[in-house]
Amino acid sequence: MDLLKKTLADIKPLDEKAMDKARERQYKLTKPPGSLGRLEDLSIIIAGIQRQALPEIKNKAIFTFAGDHHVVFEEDIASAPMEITAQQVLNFVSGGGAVNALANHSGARLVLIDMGVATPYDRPDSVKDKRVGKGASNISRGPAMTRLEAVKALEGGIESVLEEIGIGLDIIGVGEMGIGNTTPASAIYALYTGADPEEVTGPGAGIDDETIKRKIEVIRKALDVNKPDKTDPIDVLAKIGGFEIGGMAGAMLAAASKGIPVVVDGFISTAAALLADQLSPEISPYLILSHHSAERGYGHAAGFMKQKPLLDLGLRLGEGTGAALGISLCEAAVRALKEIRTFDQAGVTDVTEL
Ligand SMILES: O=C(O)c1ccc[n+]([C@@H]2O[C@H](COP(=O)([O-])O)[C@@H](O)[C@H]2O)c1
Ligand SMILES: Cc1cc2nc[nH]c2cc1C
Repeated sequence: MDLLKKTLADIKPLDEKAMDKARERQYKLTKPPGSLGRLEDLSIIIAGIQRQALPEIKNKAIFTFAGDHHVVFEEDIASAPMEITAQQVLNFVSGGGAVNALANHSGARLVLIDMGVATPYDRPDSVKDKRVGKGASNISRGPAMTRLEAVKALEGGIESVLEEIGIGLDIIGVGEMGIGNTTPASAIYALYTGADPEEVTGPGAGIDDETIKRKIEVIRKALDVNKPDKTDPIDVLAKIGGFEIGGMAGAMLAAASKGIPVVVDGFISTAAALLADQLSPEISPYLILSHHSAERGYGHAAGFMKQKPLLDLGLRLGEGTGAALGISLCEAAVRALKEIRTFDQAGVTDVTEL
Protein backbone atom coordinates (compact mmCIF):
# COMPACT_ATOMS: atom_id res chain seq x y z
CA MET A 1 0.00 0.00 0.00
CA ASP A 2 2.94 2.35 0.74
CA LEU A 3 4.22 2.10 -2.83
CA LEU A 4 0.78 2.87 -4.23
CA LYS A 5 0.34 5.83 -1.88
CA LYS A 6 3.78 7.25 -2.68
CA THR A 7 3.21 6.84 -6.42
CA LEU A 8 -0.12 8.65 -6.25
CA ALA A 9 1.45 11.48 -4.23
CA ASP A 10 4.20 11.87 -6.85
CA ILE A 11 1.83 12.57 -9.77
CA LYS A 12 2.04 16.30 -10.40
CA PRO A 13 0.21 18.61 -12.80
CA LEU A 14 1.94 19.09 -16.17
CA ASP A 15 4.75 21.67 -16.35
CA GLU A 16 3.04 24.77 -17.74
CA LYS A 17 6.32 26.59 -18.40
CA ALA A 18 7.66 23.79 -20.58
CA MET A 19 4.34 23.73 -22.41
CA ASP A 20 4.38 27.49 -23.00
CA LYS A 21 7.89 27.27 -24.44
CA ALA A 22 6.95 24.37 -26.71
CA ARG A 23 3.82 26.25 -27.83
CA GLU A 24 5.88 29.36 -28.63
CA ARG A 25 8.34 27.30 -30.62
CA GLN A 26 5.56 25.60 -32.60
CA TYR A 27 4.38 29.08 -33.56
CA LYS A 28 7.80 30.04 -34.94
CA LEU A 29 8.47 26.89 -37.00
CA THR A 30 8.52 27.13 -40.81
CA LYS A 31 4.88 26.20 -41.40
CA PRO A 32 1.58 27.95 -41.02
CA PRO A 33 0.80 27.89 -37.26
CA GLY A 34 -1.48 24.98 -36.40
CA SER A 35 -0.89 23.22 -39.71
CA LEU A 36 0.46 20.06 -38.06
CA GLY A 37 -2.86 19.75 -36.22
CA ARG A 38 -2.95 17.32 -33.34
CA LEU A 39 0.76 16.56 -33.74
CA GLU A 40 1.40 20.08 -32.46
CA ASP A 41 -0.86 19.58 -29.44
CA LEU A 42 0.76 16.22 -28.76
CA SER A 43 4.26 17.71 -28.76
CA ILE A 44 3.16 20.40 -26.30
CA ILE A 45 1.53 17.87 -23.95
CA ILE A 46 4.63 15.66 -24.05
CA ALA A 47 6.76 18.72 -23.21
CA GLY A 48 4.52 19.29 -20.17
CA ILE A 49 4.69 15.63 -19.13
CA GLN A 50 8.47 15.37 -19.50
CA ARG A 51 8.88 18.83 -17.97
CA GLN A 52 11.18 19.99 -20.78
CA ALA A 53 10.45 22.39 -23.65
CA LEU A 54 12.25 20.11 -26.08
CA PRO A 55 11.07 16.63 -25.12
CA GLU A 56 12.94 13.47 -25.97
CA ILE A 57 11.65 10.15 -27.25
CA LYS A 58 14.50 7.67 -27.62
CA ASN A 59 13.83 4.86 -25.20
CA LYS A 60 10.41 3.39 -25.89
CA ALA A 61 8.78 0.38 -24.29
CA ILE A 62 5.48 -1.46 -24.55
CA PHE A 63 4.35 -3.13 -21.33
CA THR A 64 2.07 -6.08 -22.00
CA PHE A 65 0.37 -7.47 -18.90
CA ALA A 66 -1.05 -11.01 -19.01
CA GLY A 67 -3.74 -12.60 -16.86
CA ASP A 68 -6.68 -14.99 -17.02
CA HIS A 69 -10.39 -14.80 -16.20
CA HIS A 70 -12.31 -17.79 -14.88
CA VAL A 71 -15.68 -16.08 -15.37
CA VAL A 72 -15.78 -16.70 -19.13
CA PHE A 73 -15.08 -20.44 -18.79
CA GLU A 74 -17.38 -21.06 -15.83
CA GLU A 75 -20.22 -19.14 -17.53
CA ASP A 76 -19.54 -20.58 -20.99
CA ILE A 77 -18.99 -17.27 -22.79
CA ALA A 78 -15.32 -17.71 -23.74
CA SER A 79 -13.98 -16.54 -27.09
CA ALA A 80 -11.07 -19.01 -27.10
CA PRO A 81 -9.43 -21.65 -24.88
CA MET A 82 -7.79 -20.36 -21.70
CA GLU A 83 -4.38 -21.80 -22.57
CA ILE A 84 -4.05 -19.25 -25.40
CA THR A 85 -3.08 -16.60 -22.84
CA ALA A 86 0.00 -18.61 -21.77
CA GLN A 87 0.76 -19.68 -25.34
CA GLN A 88 0.64 -16.08 -26.53
CA VAL A 89 3.02 -14.96 -23.77
CA LEU A 90 5.51 -17.51 -25.09
CA ASN A 91 4.80 -16.40 -28.66
CA PHE A 92 5.62 -12.81 -27.61
CA VAL A 93 8.83 -13.97 -25.90
CA SER A 94 10.01 -15.57 -29.11
CA GLY A 95 9.04 -12.52 -31.17
CA GLY A 96 6.14 -14.02 -33.10
CA GLY A 97 3.13 -11.96 -32.01
CA ALA A 98 1.38 -9.04 -33.66
CA VAL A 99 2.66 -6.80 -30.88
CA ASN A 100 6.23 -7.85 -31.66
CA ALA A 101 5.86 -6.73 -35.28
CA LEU A 102 4.34 -3.38 -34.37
CA ALA A 103 6.71 -2.76 -31.44
CA ASN A 104 9.60 -3.44 -33.81
CA HIS A 105 8.06 -1.01 -36.28
CA SER A 106 7.96 1.74 -33.65
CA GLY A 107 11.39 0.85 -32.22
CA ALA A 108 9.97 -0.02 -28.80
CA ARG A 109 11.18 -2.85 -26.60
CA LEU A 110 8.54 -5.24 -25.32
CA VAL A 111 8.27 -5.80 -21.57
CA LEU A 112 6.13 -8.81 -20.63
CA ILE A 113 4.54 -9.22 -17.22
CA ASP A 114 2.72 -12.28 -15.87
CA MET A 115 0.08 -10.91 -13.51
CA GLY A 116 -1.83 -14.18 -13.12
CA VAL A 117 -1.81 -16.54 -16.08
CA ALA A 118 -3.80 -19.63 -15.08
CA THR A 119 -2.32 -22.29 -17.36
CA PRO A 120 1.03 -23.65 -16.12
CA TYR A 121 3.87 -22.84 -18.55
CA ASP A 122 7.64 -22.56 -18.49
CA ARG A 123 7.94 -18.89 -17.69
CA PRO A 124 11.24 -17.56 -19.05
CA ASP A 125 13.15 -15.09 -16.85
CA SER A 126 12.48 -12.36 -19.39
CA VAL A 127 8.81 -12.39 -18.34
CA LYS A 128 8.43 -10.43 -15.10
CA ASP A 129 6.79 -12.47 -12.35
CA LYS A 130 4.20 -10.23 -10.67
CA ARG A 131 1.68 -13.02 -10.29
CA VAL A 132 -1.14 -12.30 -7.89
CA GLY A 133 -3.08 -15.54 -8.40
CA LYS A 134 -4.05 -18.23 -10.89
CA GLY A 135 -6.49 -16.09 -12.84
CA ALA A 136 -9.21 -13.76 -11.58
CA SER A 137 -12.22 -15.45 -9.96
CA ASN A 138 -15.70 -15.59 -11.49
CA ILE A 139 -17.03 -12.02 -11.14
CA SER A 140 -20.62 -13.12 -11.70
CA ARG A 141 -20.53 -15.11 -8.45
CA GLY A 142 -18.33 -12.91 -6.25
CA PRO A 143 -15.30 -10.64 -6.37
CA ALA A 144 -12.48 -11.12 -8.90
CA MET A 145 -9.94 -10.92 -6.07
CA THR A 146 -9.50 -9.64 -2.53
CA ARG A 147 -8.77 -5.99 -1.79
CA LEU A 148 -5.24 -6.96 -0.76
CA GLU A 149 -4.75 -8.69 -4.11
CA ALA A 150 -6.03 -5.62 -5.95
CA VAL A 151 -3.39 -3.48 -4.25
CA LYS A 152 -0.78 -6.15 -5.04
CA ALA A 153 -1.78 -6.05 -8.72
CA LEU A 154 -1.53 -2.25 -8.83
CA GLU A 155 1.85 -2.36 -7.10
CA GLY A 156 3.08 -5.11 -9.44
CA GLY A 157 2.35 -2.75 -12.32
CA ILE A 158 4.10 0.14 -10.57
CA GLU A 159 7.19 -2.01 -9.87
CA SER A 160 7.28 -3.22 -13.49
CA VAL A 161 7.71 0.35 -14.73
CA LEU A 162 10.10 1.45 -11.97
CA GLU A 163 12.36 -1.54 -12.74
CA GLU A 164 12.68 -0.43 -16.37
CA ILE A 165 13.54 3.22 -15.73
CA GLY A 166 17.25 2.47 -15.28
CA ILE A 167 17.37 0.98 -18.78
CA GLY A 168 15.85 4.18 -20.19
CA LEU A 169 12.20 5.06 -20.57
CA ASP A 170 11.03 8.19 -22.40
CA ILE A 171 7.54 6.91 -23.23
CA ILE A 172 5.54 3.76 -22.51
CA GLY A 173 2.72 1.90 -24.21
CA VAL A 174 0.37 -0.17 -22.04
CA GLY A 175 -1.40 -3.26 -23.37
CA GLU A 176 -2.55 -6.72 -22.29
CA MET A 177 -3.14 -10.36 -23.17
CA GLY A 178 -5.89 -12.29 -21.44
CA ILE A 179 -8.62 -14.46 -22.85
CA GLY A 180 -11.90 -13.26 -21.35
CA ASN A 181 -10.76 -9.81 -20.27
CA THR A 182 -13.30 -7.87 -22.33
CA THR A 183 -15.91 -9.12 -19.82
CA PRO A 184 -14.47 -7.31 -16.76
CA ALA A 185 -13.50 -4.38 -19.02
CA SER A 186 -17.12 -3.98 -20.16
CA ALA A 187 -18.30 -4.18 -16.55
CA ILE A 188 -15.91 -1.35 -15.62
CA TYR A 189 -17.11 0.70 -18.63
CA ALA A 190 -20.74 0.24 -17.59
CA LEU A 191 -20.04 1.17 -13.98
CA TYR A 192 -18.16 4.39 -14.68
CA THR A 193 -19.80 5.69 -17.85
CA GLY A 194 -23.31 4.77 -16.75
CA ALA A 195 -23.93 3.03 -20.08
CA ASP A 196 -26.15 -0.03 -20.05
CA PRO A 197 -24.01 -3.21 -20.24
CA GLU A 198 -25.63 -3.87 -23.62
CA GLU A 199 -24.06 -0.67 -25.02
CA VAL A 200 -20.52 -1.56 -23.94
CA THR A 201 -20.39 -5.29 -24.62
CA GLY A 202 -19.26 -6.78 -27.91
CA PRO A 203 -17.73 -9.90 -29.45
CA GLY A 204 -14.24 -9.43 -27.99
CA ALA A 205 -11.84 -11.83 -29.66
CA GLY A 206 -14.83 -13.54 -31.33
CA ILE A 207 -18.15 -14.85 -29.99
CA ASP A 208 -21.50 -15.13 -31.78
CA ASP A 209 -24.59 -13.01 -31.11
CA GLU A 210 -26.22 -15.59 -28.82
CA THR A 211 -23.08 -15.73 -26.66
CA ILE A 212 -22.89 -11.91 -26.57
CA LYS A 213 -26.41 -11.90 -25.10
CA ARG A 214 -25.28 -14.25 -22.33
CA LYS A 215 -22.11 -12.19 -21.82
CA ILE A 216 -24.29 -9.12 -21.21
CA GLU A 217 -26.29 -11.02 -18.59
CA VAL A 218 -23.06 -12.18 -16.91
CA ILE A 219 -21.91 -8.54 -16.72
CA ARG A 220 -25.27 -7.44 -15.27
CA LYS A 221 -24.94 -10.18 -12.67
CA ALA A 222 -21.34 -9.19 -11.85
CA LEU A 223 -22.46 -5.62 -11.14
CA ASP A 224 -25.47 -6.79 -9.17
CA VAL A 225 -23.74 -9.44 -7.06
CA ASN A 226 -20.65 -7.35 -6.24
CA LYS A 227 -22.13 -3.84 -6.00
CA PRO A 228 -18.73 -2.19 -6.59
CA ASP A 229 -18.29 1.21 -4.97
CA LYS A 230 -17.58 3.63 -7.85
CA THR A 231 -15.95 6.11 -5.51
CA ASP A 232 -13.40 3.50 -4.44
CA PRO A 233 -11.40 2.32 -7.51
CA ILE A 234 -9.58 -0.36 -5.49
CA ASP A 235 -12.97 -1.85 -4.61
CA VAL A 236 -13.92 -1.75 -8.31
CA LEU A 237 -10.71 -3.51 -9.35
CA ALA A 238 -11.14 -6.14 -6.62
CA LYS A 239 -14.78 -6.85 -7.42
CA ILE A 240 -15.10 -6.65 -11.21
CA GLY A 241 -11.52 -6.29 -12.50
CA GLY A 242 -8.63 -8.59 -13.21
CA PHE A 243 -4.97 -8.97 -12.31
CA GLU A 244 -3.63 -7.61 -15.63
CA ILE A 245 -6.12 -4.72 -15.49
CA GLY A 246 -4.68 -3.78 -12.09
CA GLY A 247 -1.14 -4.15 -13.45
CA MET A 248 -1.92 -1.80 -16.33
CA ALA A 249 -3.47 0.82 -14.04
CA GLY A 250 -0.42 0.62 -11.77
CA ALA A 251 1.96 1.03 -14.72
CA MET A 252 0.08 4.15 -15.80
CA LEU A 253 0.37 5.64 -12.31
CA ALA A 254 4.09 4.84 -12.07
CA ALA A 255 4.90 6.37 -15.46
CA ALA A 256 2.96 9.55 -14.67
CA SER A 257 4.73 9.84 -11.30
CA LYS A 258 8.06 9.84 -13.18
CA GLY A 259 7.08 12.29 -15.93
CA ILE A 260 6.75 9.62 -18.60
CA PRO A 261 3.92 9.80 -21.18
CA VAL A 262 1.58 6.79 -21.29
CA VAL A 263 0.13 5.59 -24.57
CA VAL A 264 -2.98 3.54 -23.82
CA ASP A 265 -3.73 0.63 -26.14
CA GLY A 266 -7.32 -0.53 -26.74
CA PHE A 267 -10.56 -1.59 -25.07
CA ILE A 268 -9.20 -3.35 -21.98
CA SER A 269 -6.29 -0.96 -21.43
CA THR A 270 -8.78 1.89 -21.47
CA ALA A 271 -10.74 0.19 -18.66
CA ALA A 272 -7.46 0.29 -16.71
CA ALA A 273 -7.11 3.97 -17.69
CA LEU A 274 -10.58 4.61 -16.22
CA LEU A 275 -9.38 3.11 -12.93
CA ALA A 276 -6.11 5.08 -12.98
CA ASP A 277 -8.11 8.22 -13.69
CA GLN A 278 -10.27 7.54 -10.63
CA LEU A 279 -7.23 6.77 -8.46
CA SER A 280 -5.41 10.01 -9.31
CA PRO A 281 -6.97 13.42 -9.96
CA GLU A 282 -3.80 14.45 -11.83
CA ILE A 283 -3.20 11.55 -14.20
CA SER A 284 -5.59 12.35 -17.01
CA PRO A 285 -3.25 14.52 -19.18
CA TYR A 286 -0.52 11.85 -18.96
CA LEU A 287 -2.79 9.31 -20.70
CA ILE A 288 -2.72 9.40 -24.49
CA LEU A 289 -5.39 7.18 -26.05
CA SER A 290 -3.79 5.57 -29.10
CA HIS A 291 -6.79 4.37 -31.08
CA HIS A 292 -10.53 3.96 -31.14
CA SER A 293 -10.99 0.23 -30.53
CA ALA A 294 -13.59 -1.44 -32.72
CA GLU A 295 -14.98 -3.24 -29.67
CA ARG A 296 -18.53 -2.08 -28.95
CA GLY A 297 -18.75 0.74 -26.44
CA TYR A 298 -15.19 2.01 -26.64
CA GLY A 299 -16.44 5.54 -27.37
CA HIS A 300 -18.24 5.64 -24.02
CA ALA A 301 -14.94 5.37 -22.14
CA ALA A 302 -13.05 7.82 -24.38
CA GLY A 303 -15.96 10.28 -24.06
CA PHE A 304 -16.06 9.82 -20.29
CA MET A 305 -12.35 10.68 -20.18
CA LYS A 306 -13.00 13.65 -22.49
CA GLN A 307 -10.39 12.36 -24.91
CA LYS A 308 -10.22 11.68 -28.62
CA PRO A 309 -7.98 8.75 -29.55
CA LEU A 310 -5.23 9.46 -32.10
CA LEU A 311 -6.19 6.79 -34.63
CA ASP A 312 -9.26 4.92 -35.79
CA LEU A 313 -8.11 1.90 -37.76
CA GLY A 314 -10.70 -0.67 -36.74
CA LEU A 315 -8.18 -2.46 -34.52
CA ARG A 316 -9.51 -4.79 -31.81
CA LEU A 317 -6.51 -6.94 -31.00
CA GLY A 318 -5.03 -5.58 -27.81
CA GLU A 319 -1.54 -6.83 -26.80
CA GLY A 320 -0.20 -3.27 -27.11
CA THR A 321 -0.51 -3.15 -30.91
CA GLY A 322 -2.40 0.15 -31.03
CA ALA A 323 -0.10 1.61 -28.38
CA ALA A 324 2.90 0.82 -30.60
CA LEU A 325 1.37 2.85 -33.42
CA GLY A 326 0.51 5.64 -30.98
CA ILE A 327 4.12 5.78 -29.81
CA SER A 328 5.23 6.29 -33.44
CA LEU A 329 2.91 9.29 -33.69
CA CYS A 330 4.20 10.73 -30.41
CA GLU A 331 7.74 10.36 -31.70
CA ALA A 332 6.76 12.06 -34.96
CA ALA A 333 5.20 14.92 -32.99
CA VAL A 334 8.33 15.43 -30.89
CA ARG A 335 10.66 15.20 -33.89
CA ALA A 336 8.62 17.85 -35.69
CA LEU A 337 8.86 20.16 -32.68
CA LYS A 338 12.62 19.65 -32.40
CA GLU A 339 13.78 19.31 -35.97
CA ILE A 340 11.74 21.80 -37.99
CA ARG A 341 13.71 25.06 -38.22
CA THR A 342 12.29 28.36 -37.06
CA PHE A 343 11.61 31.15 -39.59
CA ASP A 344 14.71 32.92 -38.27
CA GLN A 345 17.00 29.92 -38.57
CA ALA A 346 15.80 29.01 -42.06
CA GLY A 347 15.70 32.55 -43.48
CA VAL A 348 12.04 32.13 -44.38
CA THR A 349 9.74 35.15 -44.08
CA ASP A 350 7.91 34.86 -40.77
CA VAL A 351 4.23 34.54 -41.72
CA THR A 352 3.19 35.14 -38.12
CA GLU A 353 4.47 38.72 -38.36
CA LEU A 354 2.80 39.67 -41.63
O1 LIG B 1 -7.89 -3.96 -26.99
C1 LIG B 1 -8.88 -4.19 -27.68
O2 LIG B 1 -9.45 -3.29 -28.28
C2 LIG B 1 -9.39 -5.62 -27.74
C3 LIG B 1 -10.69 -5.88 -28.15
C4 LIG B 1 -11.11 -7.20 -28.20
C5 LIG B 1 -10.27 -8.24 -27.81
N1 LIG B 1 -9.00 -7.96 -27.39
C6 LIG B 1 -8.07 -9.07 -27.00
O3 LIG B 1 -8.78 -10.29 -26.97
C7 LIG B 1 -8.75 -10.90 -25.68
C8 LIG B 1 -10.02 -10.62 -24.96
O4 LIG B 1 -11.16 -10.96 -25.73
P1 LIG B 1 -12.28 -11.91 -25.08
O5 LIG B 1 -13.32 -12.00 -26.12
O6 LIG B 1 -11.61 -13.22 -24.80
O7 LIG B 1 -12.73 -11.22 -23.85
C9 LIG B 1 -7.58 -10.27 -24.97
O8 LIG B 1 -6.44 -11.06 -25.12
C10 LIG B 1 -7.41 -8.91 -25.64
O9 LIG B 1 -6.05 -8.62 -25.80
C11 LIG B 1 -8.57 -6.69 -27.35
C1 LIG C 1 -4.93 -15.92 -31.19
C2 LIG C 1 -5.32 -14.79 -30.28
C3 LIG C 1 -4.43 -13.71 -30.12
C4 LIG C 1 -4.79 -12.66 -29.28
N1 LIG C 1 -4.18 -11.52 -28.94
C5 LIG C 1 -4.94 -10.84 -28.09
N2 LIG C 1 -6.04 -11.54 -27.89
C6 LIG C 1 -6.00 -12.66 -28.59
C7 LIG C 1 -6.91 -13.72 -28.74
C8 LIG C 1 -6.56 -14.78 -29.60
C9 LIG C 1 -7.53 -15.90 -29.77
